[in-house]
This record gives sequence, structure tokens and C-alpha cells, in this order.
Amino acid sequence: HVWGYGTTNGPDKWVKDFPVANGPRQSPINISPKQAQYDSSLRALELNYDPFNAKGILNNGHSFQVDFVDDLDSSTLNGGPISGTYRLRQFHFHWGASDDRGSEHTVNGINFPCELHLVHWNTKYPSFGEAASQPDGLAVVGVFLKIGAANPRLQKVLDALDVIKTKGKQTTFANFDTKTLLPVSLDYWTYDGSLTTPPLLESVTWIVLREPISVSSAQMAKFRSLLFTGEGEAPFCMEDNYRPPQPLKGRRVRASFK
Ligand SMILES: Cc1c(Cl)c([N+](=O)[O-])nn1CC(=O)Nc1ccc(S(N)(=O)=O)cc1
Ligand SMILES: [Zn+2]
Repeated sequence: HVWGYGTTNGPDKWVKDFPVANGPRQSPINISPKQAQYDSSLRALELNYDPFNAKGILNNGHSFQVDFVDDLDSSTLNGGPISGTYRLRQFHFHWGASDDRGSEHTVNGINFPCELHLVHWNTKYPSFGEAASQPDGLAVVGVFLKIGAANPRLQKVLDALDVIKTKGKQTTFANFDTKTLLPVSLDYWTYDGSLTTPPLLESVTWIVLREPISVSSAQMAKFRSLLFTGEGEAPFCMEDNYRPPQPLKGRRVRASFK
């Protein structure tokens, strides 16, 4: 009885198998810009992504992810709230069944239709698996998607979805310039949090960009054409694959901008 986003295995049920779900640094959270503290010591984000690092695209039954070759420092995150070098491992998305919801973080209680997560791990540890259990092991950059003009940068990703419709399907995905998915401004909020799906490990420095990128309603429909289920199983559309905001429990949210 694996975890998911349904009524019987969804976010409210995860605590049974993953008690850290009620931990002190769970994600996502609602971000209240007025309460975020500007911190002048926060540095600019340095994102250096090598397009040749993209490896494949996979339907993992919870979302779809684009995986990167992470045995070298070719696609890295530096600066921002972190020290040292973090390597890009994968990116994936969370989205809703309709355009009024789908993001995991919210801003002043506002949901966006979709949220992109760029997952990086701290190279002071030997591997992603090792890093994932350390309090400073992971750094995830979150980017909101807001309904507007169709985003041509997303199209290459969306065009690949037809061949990974069902859980477990994957295909090669080469030469993708991830940087093109980022907004112009790299202003961000940052706080200490967790993975937003089981195992909900409290090892993530969250870096949520203030500026959203655009996505059209038609492109959002393409996300929803994926299935949570495997080939030959009763089909369930992959949608509403987001965890709602979790208690702040006294954490500070810092802003890199005034
Ligand atoms: C936990 C783990 C380990 Cl350890 C390994 N591994 O290969 O060693 N893979 N996974 C799975 C994983 O990465 N999950 C993950 C969950 C949520 C997010 S999110 N939304 O960005 O918070 C990012 C990733
Ligand atoms: Zn995510």
C-alpha cells in the first residue's frame, strides 16, 4: 500500500509510514513575503547547468523527472544561502487537476497551477543517497509556473511526455538547457525544510524563486495527460500531485531581496 495522492494514501496518511511527516522542518510552507526577513548576507544564486548532462526522462508514478549525469561537477548550484557546491540530480514538477491549484509552496496563501523543483545534492558527501540523509545534504530550487502565454522552453519537455505516459516508462532526454526554464530574476526566499514526498527527509535547503515562469492552460493539460498508473492498470490521471503547506514551527524565512 504505497504512498500517493489519493484519498486512501495521500498526504494526510503519510505519517503512518513516515512519522517525520510531523517533524520540525517539513515542506512545503506558505511564504508570507511581509514576514520574510531580508538578509543582506545572502549571496546571488550561481546556477551553472551543462545541457549535455541531461540523461533521461522518467514517469516515476508520482511525477515525471528529468535525470542528469551527476558524477561530475558539470551542472552545479553555488552561492545563495548555501556554502560549497551542490550538483543537479534531477528536476520534476507538481501540478493540479485544474489551473487554480497545483503548487506546493504558496505565497500569501495563493496557489500556482504548477511548481518546478530542481534537486541538487551537496558534493561534500559521496552520493545523493548519502546527502539525502544529512541536514545540509540537499538544495532544491523551486520555480512557480503561472498561467499566461505558452512557454516554448517547456515544450521540449512536454513533447517527451507522450512516450512516458505510464508509471515506470522512461526515455532518453539529451541536450536540454535547464537554464532556459529559469525566470529573469533569481530573487529568492530560503528556509530549512524537507523533501515534500516520502521519505520526507529533513535535509533540504529550500530556495524558492519569487518570479514565476509562464505556462499556458493547454500546456497544463499536457501535464495531466500522464498517468499515475502503470500500463495495463486502471488509468488514473497524474494530477493534484502536491503536498499542502506544513506548519512553520518557528522557522525563519529569509529573502534575498528588499
Ligand atoms: C530519497 C531518495 C534517495 Cl536517498 C534516492 N536515491 O537515489 O538515493 N532517491 N530518492 C528519491 C528522491 O529523490 N525523492 C525526492 C522526493 C521529493 C523531492 S522534492 N519534491 O523536490 O522535495 C525530491 C526528491
Ligand atoms: Zn518536488
